[in-house]
Amino acid sequence: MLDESKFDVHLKLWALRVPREFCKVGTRILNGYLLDKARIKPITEDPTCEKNRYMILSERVQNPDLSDIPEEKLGELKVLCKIEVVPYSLTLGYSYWSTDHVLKQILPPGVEVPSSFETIGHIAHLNIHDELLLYKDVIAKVIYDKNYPRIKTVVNKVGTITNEFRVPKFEVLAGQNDMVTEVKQYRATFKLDYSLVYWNSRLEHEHMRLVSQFRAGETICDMFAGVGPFAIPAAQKGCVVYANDLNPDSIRFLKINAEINKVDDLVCAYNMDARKFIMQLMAVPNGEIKMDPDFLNRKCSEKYEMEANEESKSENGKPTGVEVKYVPDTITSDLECAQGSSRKADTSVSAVKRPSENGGADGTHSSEACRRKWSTNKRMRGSEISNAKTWEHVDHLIMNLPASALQFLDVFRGILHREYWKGPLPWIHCYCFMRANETQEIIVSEAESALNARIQDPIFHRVRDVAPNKAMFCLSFRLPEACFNEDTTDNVIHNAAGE
Ligand SMILES: C[S@@+](CC[C@H](N)C(=O)[O-])C[C@H]1O[C@@H](n2cnc3c(N)ncnc32)[C@H](O)[C@@H]1O
Repeated sequence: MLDESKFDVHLKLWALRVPREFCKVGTRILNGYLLDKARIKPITEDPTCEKNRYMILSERVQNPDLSDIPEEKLGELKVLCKIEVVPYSLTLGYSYWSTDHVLKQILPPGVEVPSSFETIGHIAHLNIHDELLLYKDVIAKVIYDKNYPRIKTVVNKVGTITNEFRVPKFEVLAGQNDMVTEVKQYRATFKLDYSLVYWNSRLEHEHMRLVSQFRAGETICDMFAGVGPFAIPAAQKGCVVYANDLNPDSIRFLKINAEINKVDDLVCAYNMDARKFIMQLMAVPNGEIKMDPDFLNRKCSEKYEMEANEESKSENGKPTGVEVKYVPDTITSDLECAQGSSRKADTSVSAVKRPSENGGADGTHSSEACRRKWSTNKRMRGSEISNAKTWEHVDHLIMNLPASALQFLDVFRGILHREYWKGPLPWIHCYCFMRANETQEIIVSEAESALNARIQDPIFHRVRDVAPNKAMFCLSFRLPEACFNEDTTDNVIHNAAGE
């Protein structure tokens, strides 16, 4: 299919045969007159004598009398040693030339050469334009040859993405048909099947930018989590993460990734529609008995302060002022007790089907079980918020489904219960696309209509350009107060979606 010999370029050059100990000085003297080709050393062995070396001269030295080299350089050399000029043949073959160089020879003149590609572990992902489809196999072979063993599979995206899991269809063009791969980003490893789940290596910086805003002990809900590029680094930071995705394969790999990265005690995985997920996470279970908040706060802070004082005085008897602290089991148990025991709450929530009830079979977790597991052995912030359940406190909600995340914002209308909520309202990080004819004001007003509330101080971050007239943005804002459900007669959400 590809005649590699067609790329051979034969060079007829001259070389100086010199004793090997003169090579270093000779190289300095002949600066500018030695062979200068990427990945080819101008000094090579003399096949006839081990004590000599060949100094290969550049193509600009055409005459064996060396008349192309200035007199003074030759004079310097001749003082050093006896110079012998020998012919030297060099063939630059297929393996020498870059992908770009080879493809330019193969493809019709004037076309854009597809020599760059996205890398996902051992997979090279190409988007070959229609006009080059005729050449797709040869393009893939060249990319494979030039990048093996780093790249072992070359795939081309087929058609446009139409499924809700945002997974493109691929055809394997070169190498092994293996779409399960591992990607390393910062401190995390992600295993994924690129043919089954969404993955975009270009979002690496965005994942890290957002996670850098989270602090240890915070509670994060990722509504469209994929295989965990926000969830895993957030958990590695010490956040407790409730991560959901509609795609069962994404959740399968999310759980594998939580294990690989040793954060499975901090990541609770759910496999359902994002709307249903958030409604169930925020729903107050039937069995939850609301205590007098003052009593609860007093109890929490008394207990906590006692422990905090013990710990923070550890070295010199003075408070350390460290905000993040280790909360021992006893505090957790006491809080559970003060709230009528979360364990008890767990067993009494049958009327409200919570994500937990999918239990073992599809591998989803109980948010309560997750919180309990986490709260007994992890570093947490020093307040009762640390032990809060999801209907009591969440710090950040991530919504990375740019094509439609804005339309999911209506799920937050009246979703929070003032009498249960502790601490500030959560940050929403909602990804969206903005076309050239759209403005930030248009996006904010779309978000406000969905929420049916005004957004205070929205923050826009441009993530990347996805097309000439279309960019991806992250819109961050605090959930408006209007998202509290003010109907005090309805303390407990009977969540239709969860039943
Ligand atoms: C753009 S990807 C983002 C994945 C990941 N958060 C990231 O940053 O790479 C969107 C994800 O949302 C999931 N998804 C699509 N519709 C959903 C829905 N209604 N509910 C929950 N997840 C959904 C898809 O399966 C996909 O994994």
